[in-house]
Amino acid sequence: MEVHKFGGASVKDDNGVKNITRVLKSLTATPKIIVISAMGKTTNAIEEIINSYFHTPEKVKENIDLIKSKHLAIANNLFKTPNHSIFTCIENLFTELEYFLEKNKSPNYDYVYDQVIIYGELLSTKIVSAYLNENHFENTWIDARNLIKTDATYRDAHVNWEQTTAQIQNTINPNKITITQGFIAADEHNFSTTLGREGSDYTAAIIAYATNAKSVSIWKDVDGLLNADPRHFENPILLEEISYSEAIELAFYGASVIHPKTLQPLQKKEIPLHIKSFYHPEAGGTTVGRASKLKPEVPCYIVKHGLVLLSLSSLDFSFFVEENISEIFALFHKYQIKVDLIQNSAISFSVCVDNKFNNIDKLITHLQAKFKVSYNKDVSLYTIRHFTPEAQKKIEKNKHVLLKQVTRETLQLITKK
Ligand SMILES: Nc1ncnc2c1ncn2[C@@H]1O[C@H](COP(=O)(O)OP(=O)(O)O)[C@@H](O)[C@H]1O
Ligand SMILES: N[C@@H](CC(=O)OP(=O)(O)O)C(=O)O
Repeated sequence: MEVHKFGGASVKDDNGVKNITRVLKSLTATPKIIVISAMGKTTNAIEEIINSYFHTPEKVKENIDLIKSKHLAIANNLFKTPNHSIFTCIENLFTELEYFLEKNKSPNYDYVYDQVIIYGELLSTKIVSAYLNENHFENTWIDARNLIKTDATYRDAHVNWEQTTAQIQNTINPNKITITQGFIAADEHNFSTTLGREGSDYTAAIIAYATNAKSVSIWKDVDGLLNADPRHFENPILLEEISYSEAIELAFYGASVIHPKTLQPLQKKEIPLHIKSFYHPEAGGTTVGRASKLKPEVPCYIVKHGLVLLSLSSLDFSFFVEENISEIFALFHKYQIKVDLIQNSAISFSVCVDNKFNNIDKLITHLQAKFKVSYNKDVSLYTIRHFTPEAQKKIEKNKHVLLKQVTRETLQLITKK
């Protein structure tokens, strides 16, 4: 059994969907589980529906119609008969979504988010499944909410591995092609949950773990894992092989091509992960596995923008010790703030955090009750794994460096524009 994951970029339009058949044809005929994300930037567009639902309800309809017309246009290009059952299926999903928004009484943003955001993945998998069924890849569509079971931490749910493994093993037929959604799951009451933005890679890894898959392949719009994000760095180099631990480090520091949680389940069972280009399915791409640490051995660059650098000091010059540090971390947890870098001295504590859940101002107000707080919003964090003096010089050039941290393998810089 192989697991293949196609992300938003690979199914952004009808040609992307058609291209999946080309990718599948290039592979051996082993049965496959295919995990698919929402088409293109649909998840962002659904976030607009959710935001309008809470803040500008008069815009909800317009935002829904926008997404509906995009999916109908793609389906129109893929299915030549207007009475194809996919059109009723698309209509039904939108009716279900509108019904939820009309009847919902919960003011809980995260809960509503998860009940609504899942339609991106439901729509894309229905369309791709129907298209593949008509094009020599007979498959079974499965609702991932019947496979992946989580707690009720909406928008960042934690997997119940025991239940999930049992559900996957009992539901998936290992001799057939299965199509399911990435990113989405369900809690014990069958309310929808999600695994965190860009979580479809993680879904593929969970399924591979539960089925003891031979490999996982994630199909991307790049040649594989590169030593730098091509959107921010010129002439990146393809990493042909990389160890699990090295890839986990890169993903943790922010190499957004792989969701950071993806590698742990794969490493546990030594399932190789291939990162490959859907434009060139025959090319080698990157293999993450047990073998070489990094091939070729080159510095790897990662940048994260839009972070916040918080500097705290005690109001009475008392030391920063375990007690107040643990108090600060409890607040990060409460406000869903992810920590990227920490530096502390006797009476001060600097921490670079992200603001994904938009809670930073609440956190700052809370901290100000106890500490002197200064902060810099919109800073960038540059990380160089296996840095060299040349690599360091290249990154520091023309930047205002606010903080620097060096370990044997890694150099990190926080810079302000
Ligand atoms: N080190 C890296 N190597 C390759 N791509 C990277 C790297 N860091 C960031 N990226 C970006 O990741 C993108 C692919 O990931 P993503 O957008 O999540 O794909 P999808 O949503 O289709 O699964 C690439 O287009 C590239 O810009
Ligand atoms: N659609 C979700 C899940 C996901 O993983 O998407 P992608 O594979 O396109 O990154 C998101 O955009 O967050």
